[in-house]
Amino acid sequence: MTTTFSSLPVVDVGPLGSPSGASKDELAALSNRLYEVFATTGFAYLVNVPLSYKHEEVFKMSREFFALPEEEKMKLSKRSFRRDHHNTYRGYFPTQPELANDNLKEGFEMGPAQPIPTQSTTSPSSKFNLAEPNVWPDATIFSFQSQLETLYAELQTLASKLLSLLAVSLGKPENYFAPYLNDSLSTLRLLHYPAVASAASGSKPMESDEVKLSCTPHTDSGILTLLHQDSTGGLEVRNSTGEWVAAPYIPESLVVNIGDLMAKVSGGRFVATMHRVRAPGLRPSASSIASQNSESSALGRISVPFFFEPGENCLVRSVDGDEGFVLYGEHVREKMKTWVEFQDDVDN
Ligand SMILES: O=C(O)CCC(=O)C(=O)O
Ligand SMILES: [Fe+2]
Repeated sequence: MTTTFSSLPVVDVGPLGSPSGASKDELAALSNRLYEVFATTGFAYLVNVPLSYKHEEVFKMSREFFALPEEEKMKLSKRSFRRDHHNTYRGYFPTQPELANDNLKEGFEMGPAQPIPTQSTTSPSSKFNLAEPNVWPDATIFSFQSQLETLYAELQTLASKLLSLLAVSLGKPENYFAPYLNDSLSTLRLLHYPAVASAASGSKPMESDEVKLSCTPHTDSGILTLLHQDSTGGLEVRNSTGEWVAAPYIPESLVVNIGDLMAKVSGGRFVATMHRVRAPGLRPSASSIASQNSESSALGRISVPFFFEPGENCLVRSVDGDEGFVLYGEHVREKMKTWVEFQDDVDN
């Protein structure tokens, strides 16, 4: 269960990036702290993150991607949008206003840079190849492929360090989650929520029945999410009394949260908390003016979630060992049936 929080906690993960390595005491303190936040809010800001790119660079790469001509982006679209394409899981998805106007977003998803050997899937007849290679725009029109691959690798390393700390906090050895790293299918997703004329600015309170959303309330399905969000505002996290608590922008921070599967793995000790995103308005919000980034709001919101995911054949079970198990690939295929970016695939 979540608690009655009114803001998200902030966790300083500086020791993880220390060139001399974190001390035993620092790691123990961090492990306890992460346990505490994931057992209560399920969400936190991480500050002093060990990543080499600044927010400005991450959002620049994302904006350049979304500024590409529609035709170029559609060349990368998943097969569910262009029947003659081979990519089923990685690539671009356009906005689908006709399906869900409270889920108005376009996105570009990439997996590991090194192709994973084809896995013996749990559903051989499935039309989704979770292990397929990435697709990229032509280098002449988009020059950030290698930077995004580096960002992906750094986020994967950070996620694995966090998982070691979580393992210890759950009474397991620090390498307990090492099997989750084998053929890991983690996803880096660039997201753009276009500005919506009727939406209020992200910082202005609205009555709940008039809130315009661009991402409907959900919990993340997997293990751990590490989110870059720009200064537009709009992310909200639900507390135990049902209130939506704003998660405003904190410069250079990442938002971290627990997914459904990790809540199960933790034996119910960690909580996968419901969250949503308000539609960005056309006018700049107060928070974006304050950060001298008013352009971001006019263009909509950019966020870049990284979903840490195990390999397709990873056996995922509770640390208590008493609730059976699921193969990760089975879990994700089941979840895909509810995701808007796969919704036009009627028979998946
Ligand atoms: O854009 C955001 O801030 C949140 C995105 C999100 O919750 C998701 O993609 O699962
Ligand atoms: Fe989410």
